[in-house]
Amino acid sequence: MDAFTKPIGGTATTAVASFTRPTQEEAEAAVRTLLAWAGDDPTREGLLETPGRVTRAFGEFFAGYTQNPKAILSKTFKEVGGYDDIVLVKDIPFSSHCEHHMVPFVGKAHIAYLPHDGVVGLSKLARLVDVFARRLQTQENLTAQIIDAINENLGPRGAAVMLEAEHMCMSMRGVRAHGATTVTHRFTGVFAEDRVEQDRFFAMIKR
Ligand SMILES: Nc1nc2c(ncn2[C@@H]2O[C@H](COP(=O)(O)OP(=O)(O)OP(=O)(O)O)[C@@H](O)[C@H]2O)c(=O)[nH]1
Ligand SMILES: [Zn+2]
Repeated sequence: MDAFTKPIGGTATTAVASFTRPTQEEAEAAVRTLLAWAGDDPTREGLLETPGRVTRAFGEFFAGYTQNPKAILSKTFKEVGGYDDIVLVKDIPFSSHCEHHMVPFVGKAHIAYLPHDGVVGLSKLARLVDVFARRLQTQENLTAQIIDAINENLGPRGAAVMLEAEHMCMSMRGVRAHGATTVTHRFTGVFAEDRVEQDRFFAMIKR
């Protein structure tokens, strides 16, 4: 039996959870059960390899449970010519899965921070989004986890995170509100205290 890891609250990285991870065979059997439940024949030729493919796909969708956000943000650079203004990486594409329906939600993240003691590599912000997106999520929790990780690991003077996404559980099923976009944002530090900084963030995103 394989001890499973899962995030515990906030931005916690990995920890041994109180449940055990099913085997590959058990996971594939579960997929066959769902195929039959949906009304198809798991033994027909076209579906024979599907359980293996689905578990491999799940391995990619949910790879974030074993990835460590702290490691991603561990390297910073101080030689930036004294630059201490907003660093914004916008339009970071992400796809995640809602924890209610296990259906994708897909969108863009915008991340800004005001450096305090060095900057982080730009790609690391996109990697950070990816780690948390590759877990079962709500958009609110994803927003909070991203900004908490930035604050905990970079200690910036301020941080701002905005996510815009379409939830397939709202468009492909249920209310079928195609094209509806959910927007979440969170500000901390200077961005939370100063409306001028918030407005600069919004203006830079729109530009
Ligand atoms: N706040 C929030 N809600 C979400 C998110 N993703 C999905 N949901 C919502 O989670 C809710 C679950 O509601 P339930 O009534 O328990 O489930 P349901 O019967 O499938 O709901 P419907 O989608 O309205 O058919 C739905 O309103 C979804 O739109 C998210 O990231 N954040
Ligand atoms: Zn959902």
